[in-house]
Amino acid sequence: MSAAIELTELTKTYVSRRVVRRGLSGLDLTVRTGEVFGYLGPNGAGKSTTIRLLLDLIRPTSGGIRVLGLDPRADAERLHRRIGYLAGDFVVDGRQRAGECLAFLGGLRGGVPARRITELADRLELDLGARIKSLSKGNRQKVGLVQAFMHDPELLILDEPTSGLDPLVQQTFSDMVTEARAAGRTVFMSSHIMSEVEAVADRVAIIREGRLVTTDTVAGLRARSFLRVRVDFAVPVAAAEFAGLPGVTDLTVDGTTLACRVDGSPDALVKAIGRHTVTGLRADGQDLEELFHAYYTGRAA
Ligand SMILES: Nc1ncnc2c1ncn2[C@@H]1O[C@H](COP(=O)(O)OP(=O)(O)OP(=O)(O)O)[C@@H](O)[C@H]1O
Repeated sequence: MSAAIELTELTKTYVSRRVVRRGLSGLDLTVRTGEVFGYLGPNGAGKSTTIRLLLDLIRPTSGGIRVLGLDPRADAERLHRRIGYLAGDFVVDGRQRAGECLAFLGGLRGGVPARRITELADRLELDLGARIKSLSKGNRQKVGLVQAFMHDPELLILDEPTSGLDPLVQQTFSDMVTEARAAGRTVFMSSHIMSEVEAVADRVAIIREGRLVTTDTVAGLRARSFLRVRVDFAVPVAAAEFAGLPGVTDLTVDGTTLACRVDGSPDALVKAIGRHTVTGLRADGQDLEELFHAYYTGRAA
């Protein structure tokens, strides 16, 4: 399948008041056509920098960018018609009513049926008659979502789309993303919260300090997590019996108590434990959020 987004050795350096800041360093990334791609990283990681580069709102210091097979700079006009973009700092004229603003933006995209705008606004429970400046942050975000989705673009590029949305609206947003994928669209969305993209993303990339830390499927990331196991036996056991079992590390045996870490399947350990009388068992899983935090802080293996 062809790539919707292809970044090669992408570097962006900001220079302000003679201070050089590295926004992105040698980023290689491919987003396939038809996938939902979660782009994750802590504050200042370079997510918005990447997205602004995709839209040609800023220019790279070096490296290559292809979006829908085109050059964001040379083919900007053609590309913008095929993309739905929600900026992290989505701002529009606050004096306008939400409906007027969306009709205007629809016109700029070559015309969007009023019915389509109403349908999306109803789903998100957005009052089209309200003036934008009177709307809460979450409701303003809904205006941003409607304008990104309304022309049914091939590629949705969404910078922190769930910011300010309550859980019910987040669910509606997730449904809209899932439907867009079912219709063959590609979605590239940034977030700094794993749980927000976990449910909808096919693959995720984690960036930190402008560099790609890892790219994987959500299931693949989950498989990298591990268990901490503690077992109490009726009688003392020998460490040698458990050392070297597949996936078992950090093993300590203190009389009748065994503690260890298990990566991957716990099957071999469970079978070894089962040869003895067990009086207590505790297994704590590292969830995806913890694994993600380890990547954020650079402590992941
Ligand atoms: N216009 C700018 N001038 C100077 N430095 C900038 C500029 N924009 C971004 N940076 C720097 O580039 C780095 C990446 O910033 P970026 O906004 O892309 O991160 P982010 O992952 O989107 O963060 P957040 O989640 O806080 O929005 C940061 O160190 C930031 O200070």
